Amino acid sequence: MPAPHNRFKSALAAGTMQYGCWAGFADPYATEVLATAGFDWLVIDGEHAPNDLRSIMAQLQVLDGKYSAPVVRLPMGEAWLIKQVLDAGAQTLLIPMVESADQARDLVRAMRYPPAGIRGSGAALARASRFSDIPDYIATANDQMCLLVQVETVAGIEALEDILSVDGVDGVFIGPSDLAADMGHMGDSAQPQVQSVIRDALARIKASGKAAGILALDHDTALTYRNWGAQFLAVGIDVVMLAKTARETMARWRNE
Ligand SMILES: O=C(O)C(=O)C[C@H](O)[C@@H](O)CO
Repeated sequence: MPAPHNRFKSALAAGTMQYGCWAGFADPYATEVLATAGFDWLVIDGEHAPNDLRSIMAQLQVLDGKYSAPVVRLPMGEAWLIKQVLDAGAQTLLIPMVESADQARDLVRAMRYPPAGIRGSGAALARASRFSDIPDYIATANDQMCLLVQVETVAGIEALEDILSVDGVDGVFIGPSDLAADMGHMGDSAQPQVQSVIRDALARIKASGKAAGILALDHDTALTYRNWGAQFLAVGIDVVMLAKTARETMARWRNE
């Protein structure tokens, strides 16, 4: 029996549009609720949500067998963190602040067992191998690994072609907020110069044959990014959805 098939990786390779949502409550119950909505992918955010290895694993557990594919975002692309979260069962990683091909190559190697990489061989006691219930896990796991790198700085945009040339990078996510900040437009990704860079980057990613990704909470902006070539398109953040609806509800009653 091989490592579990990574549906999301296959969908990206097939060029299928994938709509996603951020899971930011760092809580399996909330992520389980989100999984009933039918999103193609859900980001278990270890960068900006209060997640740790245990909470990430708990969310991987509730998403087991669900349609929505888990995408785990780590705070940074550290090999020891990657080792731990892959052993916990993650197969798709979103790594922020990637600015060079060398960095991307290191991430590819950290996600793969030797000789293709440096992933430590601890599958025997790992959830990923179903605690050795998948005898062929080590031999088949590499093929199911999906690496999405975030390009979200001026330096990353300048290195985009080199990053796209790295085998093992399945997709490139443009981080609009951090890119805008690094371009001197903190909090304003709608700024024309930023939009121009995003449009060019999405087109170049798509032209390379890799999957282009981005996040947009505004519907019209998300449609624009889809038209510009975004294939894995995040269209919501659960925390923002709840906060916005709660405030609107109270505001309505406050004025009744
Ligand atoms: O730079 C960005 O934009 C992203 O990487 C997405 C954000 O981190 C996401 O958490 C929404 O703010």
